[in-house]
Amino acid sequence: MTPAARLAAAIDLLGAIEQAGRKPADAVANDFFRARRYIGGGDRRAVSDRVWGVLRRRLRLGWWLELVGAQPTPRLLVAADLLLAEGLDPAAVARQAFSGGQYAAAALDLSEERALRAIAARRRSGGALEHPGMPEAVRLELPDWALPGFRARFGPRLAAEAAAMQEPAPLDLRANLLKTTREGAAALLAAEGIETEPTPFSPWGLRVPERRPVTSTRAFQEGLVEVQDEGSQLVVLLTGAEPGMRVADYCAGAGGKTLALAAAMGNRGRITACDVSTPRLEGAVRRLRRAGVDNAERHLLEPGDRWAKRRAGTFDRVLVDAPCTGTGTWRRNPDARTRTGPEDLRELLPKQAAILDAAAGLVRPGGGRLVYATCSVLPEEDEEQVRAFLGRHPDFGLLPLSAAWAEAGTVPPPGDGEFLLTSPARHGTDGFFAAILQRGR
Ligand SMILES: C[S@@+](CC[C@H](N)C(=O)[O-])C[C@H]1O[C@@H](n2cnc3c(N)ncnc32)[C@H](O)[C@@H]1O
Repeated sequence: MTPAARLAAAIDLLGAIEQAGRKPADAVANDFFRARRYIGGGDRRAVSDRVWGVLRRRLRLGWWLELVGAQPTPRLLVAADLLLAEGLDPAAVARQAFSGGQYAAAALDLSEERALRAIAARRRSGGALEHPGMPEAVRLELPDWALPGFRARFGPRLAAEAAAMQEPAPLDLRANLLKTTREGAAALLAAEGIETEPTPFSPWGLRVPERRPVTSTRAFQEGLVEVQDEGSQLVVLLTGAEPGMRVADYCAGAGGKTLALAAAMGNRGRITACDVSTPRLEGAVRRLRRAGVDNAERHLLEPGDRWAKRRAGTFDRVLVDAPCTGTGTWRRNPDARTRTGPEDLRELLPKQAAILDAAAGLVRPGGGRLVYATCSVLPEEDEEQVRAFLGRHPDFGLLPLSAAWAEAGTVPPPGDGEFLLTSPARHGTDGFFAAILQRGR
């Protein structure tokens, strides 16, 4: 594809993402490229890079367009990105991206040209995306409703964390200890041309510094590695799941953490992967098979379900990987910044509390543990949820992380105390929260 054709495809994909409403951008992109098989690997990467770049700069680009009275259409978002992130002048944008030639986007109309000239007249040299008149939330690429929570979480580190959240995330893998060692997985990947480095905190993790098509490797297809952010691996390590235990993965989804739990348990003991979503649980089947897991069963949680009553107090470990706003994953899913709103948070808070209450009943009295985790950085979904739970359940207490890290035999990631709080700037991971709640009587 010519550079102009790639930009035209980027405009089309941005339009498809916008039209898809609440569907995540990566799912829209998968459909988009599946329907256009003629777009080869290199072109696909170039188109995706442009689109994800625009999504990462979306609030600032939108602010500029609003400043000059223009709508944030996919065409103008891409044009403004070329002006502000790449420093082109309006004539070059028109020539390079909107020539109207074969496979290129249609020529700019008068109002589009006017908008680009107005932006160019107001941009400053160097750091052109920034402008002194920009509100803080826009500059940090955070929606207004999330800014107070981010500030409460990160305090003086807010700007650094928000900047790290604008960077693309690396690809983290977890070596599947049921089939190999971390070194063995790294060697196999290297033989397939994929260099990795060990992750600093998780003893299972491998980081792929350069974006590579890992899922087509033998190592992936034969279940020796899984894609999993290091922060997610740390949550599983904190459960302290061991061979022979009974473990419930209460919000298992498609089984990302179930797989890691099974590996930690050496396939011995029993894991019940629960969820309220049939399609998500179904999604776990193939992954469990590929990874060689044979100590996991699935259970669909339904209203009026008697399962929880029958299993009350029988699990050594219960992991609640709660549905959340996903604010900790915004470097990976930049489109979620505009797809998620305060109404989602309002809906999630009581849901998380109800899930915790229901899951607590499964925990074995006398030392069983409930691990509550989110991929949110908002205190309301994290420590505030845990403190409210402890108020409702005096039979549970917080277990210090230091004890859990010592049991896991791993380097503790730098933290602030009682809770696991990983973040892109500090740990190079997504933003994860976890707390260990131990049941007394
Ligand atoms: C963060 S995702 C889980 C991701 C998964 N643990 C992983 O590592 O791949 C949260 C999951 O909670 C599930 N969920 C939502 N409401 C629930 C409820 N009331 N009880 C149990 N699971 C629930 C959702 O269907 C979703 O799969």
